[in-house]
Amino acid sequence: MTTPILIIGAGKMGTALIRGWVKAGIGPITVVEPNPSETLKAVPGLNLVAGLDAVPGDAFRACVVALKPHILRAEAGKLKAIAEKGALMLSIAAGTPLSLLKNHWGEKAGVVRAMPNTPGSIGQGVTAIYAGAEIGSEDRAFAETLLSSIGLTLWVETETLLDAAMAISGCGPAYVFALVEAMAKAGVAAGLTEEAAAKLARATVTGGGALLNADPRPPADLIRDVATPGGTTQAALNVLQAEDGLGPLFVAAIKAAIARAEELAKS
Ligand SMILES: NC(=O)C1=CN([C@@H]2O[C@H](COP(=O)(O)OP(=O)(O)OC[C@H]3O[C@@H](n4cnc5c(N)ncnc54)[C@H](OP(=O)(O)O)[C@@H]3O)[C@@H](O)[C@H]2O)C=CC1
Ligand SMILES: O=C(O)[C@@H]1CCC=N1
Repeated sequence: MTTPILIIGAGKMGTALIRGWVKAGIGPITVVEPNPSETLKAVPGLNLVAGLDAVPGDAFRACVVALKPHILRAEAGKLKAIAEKGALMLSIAAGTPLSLLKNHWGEKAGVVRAMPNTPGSIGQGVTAIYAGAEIGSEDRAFAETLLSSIGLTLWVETETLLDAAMAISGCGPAYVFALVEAMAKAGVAAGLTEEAAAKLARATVTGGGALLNADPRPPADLIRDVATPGGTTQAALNVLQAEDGLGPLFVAAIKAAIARAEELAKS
């Protein structure tokens, strides 16, 4: 069955989605991207166009908007005709509420918001999805089909919770990479060469992630496997899990991400 999809913006997340759809056999896919990367150009079977003016007048089953929030604000009005032809509009933009999108596309437009993450580029993403009560089961199922092509999906019940999910899983890969950097720097401070510290930190985080993926037990159990009571790991955990350790630091970081989304929403 052919399911024409239009995607606006094929940067990091747009390209991840496109590759997921091609792999899942979803299409045909029309891509609006002014500066297509070599990776994108290598994807077989795409209808690549440079601007919205060149989009064919056909009806699309879905229009996925993967633009930066400020560009989306500038371009959204041009997508109204596509929404009016019945495309399910799916935005992955942070800090861009449904109310703003419906101002551009009309109250009757079917609009879904989603928050994927960059591990989706290797099919290991997780995407939070939100839709209002007006979106029916067929459109919900279709949104899920599109997004599950790059990993797990999770529906959230309110738009506010989409911001919370964004702060955890949308931004989260960057926290993990920042952890690798911080561990490597600490290794250098402890006397390792930069190269050795980077190798140890990176392999520890990828190995830890793989173990977490392979072992269904909760993280606390995996921690216990490492930390001998009274041993060296416990000494480090006493610092990381102290009252002023990772717990409150994460609460503050997540609050900052949500506050930024709220600021963007007002812009
Ligand atoms: N990166 C992430 O981890 C995540 C991002 N998001 C959201 O996804 C959205 C996209 O982010 P990301 O993929 O990182 O951003 P990118 O900048 O990588 O992708 C956006 C793409 O849109 C292109 N573009 C610019 N103007 C137009 C236009 N008028 N028509 C069509 N395409 C255009 C850009 O081209 P050019 O570069 O030449 O301007 C770029 O290739 C954002 O709203 C972000 O909030 C959501 C979850 C995770
Ligand atoms: O940093 C951002 O604004 C986007 C949203 C989630 C991940 N990247």
